[in-house]
This record gives sequence, C-alpha cells and structure tokens, in this order.
Amino acid sequence: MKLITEIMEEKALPIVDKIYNDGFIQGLIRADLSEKAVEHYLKADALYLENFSDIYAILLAKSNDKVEKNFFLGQINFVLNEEIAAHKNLADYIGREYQEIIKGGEWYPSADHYIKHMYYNAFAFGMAEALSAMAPCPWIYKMVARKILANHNLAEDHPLKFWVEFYADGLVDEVLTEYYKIINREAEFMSGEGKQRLIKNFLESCEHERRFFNMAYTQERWELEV
Ligand SMILES: Cc1ncc(CO)c(N)n1
Repeated sequence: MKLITEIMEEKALPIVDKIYNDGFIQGLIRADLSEKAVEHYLKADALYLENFSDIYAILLAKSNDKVEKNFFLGQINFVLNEEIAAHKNLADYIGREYQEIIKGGEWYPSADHYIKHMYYNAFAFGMAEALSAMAPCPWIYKMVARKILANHNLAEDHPLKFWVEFYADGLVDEVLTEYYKIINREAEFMSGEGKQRLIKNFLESCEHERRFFNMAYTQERWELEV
C-alpha cells in the first residue's frame, strides 16, 4: 500500500518539468533573468517566508509533542535567518542591497493565493492538512534545483550557482522526512475524503509554486489600487 506522501510526489512530478522549463528558471540557468523579475521575486518571497514561519509557529502551538515543537522551532529559524543567504545571492546578482530591494513589497495576486491556501488549511483543518500545503515549498525547490544540476554543469563563477546548490542541498531531505512522518501518521486516521484533501493540498501548492515563479517573471500586480 503506497504512502499518501508517495502518491503526492508521483502525481506532482509533471509540474517539476513545467517549472524547470518556464521563464524564471531558464533565465536563472542562463543568468539572464531580468533585474525586475528578481526584484519582484525577492519582494514577494521575503513576505512569503515571513508568513511561512508564522504558520510554523501556529503548528508549533498546535503540537503536543516536544520533538515536533523543536522541529518547527528549527524550521522557523531556518526560514527566518538562514534562507536569507539564497535571497542575498539573488540580490548580489542584480548588484543591489537586499534590504533596499525588499522594501515596499506586498502579497501580489499569485503569492496572496498561495499564502492564503496554507493559512486556510492551518486554521480550518489540522497539522497534516497544513503540512500537505506547505511541503511543496521545500520539495519543488529541491526537485528543480537538482534537475538544474543534473542537466547543466554550472561554471564555478555562475552568479546563481549558490542559489541552486542551496536548494539542492541534502538537508532538505531531512525536513521532508519530518513533514512526511506527520502527514502519513495523521492520514492513517482519516477517511478517504480526508486523504484526498491532503493530496489535493499538495498538488495545489505545487501549482502555486509554478504561479509564484511566473508571477515574478511577469511582475504580476493587482490591477486596482487602494
Ligand atoms: C514561494 C517559495 N517556495 C519555496 C521556497 C523555498 O523555501 C521559497 N523560498 N519560496
């Protein structure tokens, strides 16, 4: 009997290739990604990661297991304080100060939809539903980064090699192992409908990941001003 998380990853595989072949990642590989695309991505992603750490804090409070709480605590630190290294690589690539770039960001439409998808599941359901919506965050970046390294021999001086290697790093496998332990454990007590929701949450977030990259590539914004 396949684990729910194995079904999730199998069904989501086609979108990894689509993201890899879309403009943002191809531009990153060619190192000709525009300054506007990088600026838009960083403005949106700085807010995305801030909210991702807030959702981890919600799950930390929901958990009654100290090992789980410490996992979420470690992830909050990673997202808030360590992932900034990947952002700074992108900031260096466009030759600007990171803190200056991310000023004045907002939840652009596709990022807004993605963030609310995760919050909705954290507030309206439980930990497994929330983690199923959050798992594509590390998983998609791992899969795309490893595909780039498998298909390209990036030169030592490639300006975005650090970004690719950061997300391809083996540490992400340990993070996903923790996610999947919780998701598969909770799924055992769920109805067919409950299990379907977990899979759908994961697949929807994989599509949100694709939309997020395309949002930055096209500098997507809300049409109407406040
Ligand atoms: C939108 C998004 N997804 C995944 C990651 C990887 O952490 C990120 N930084 N941003």
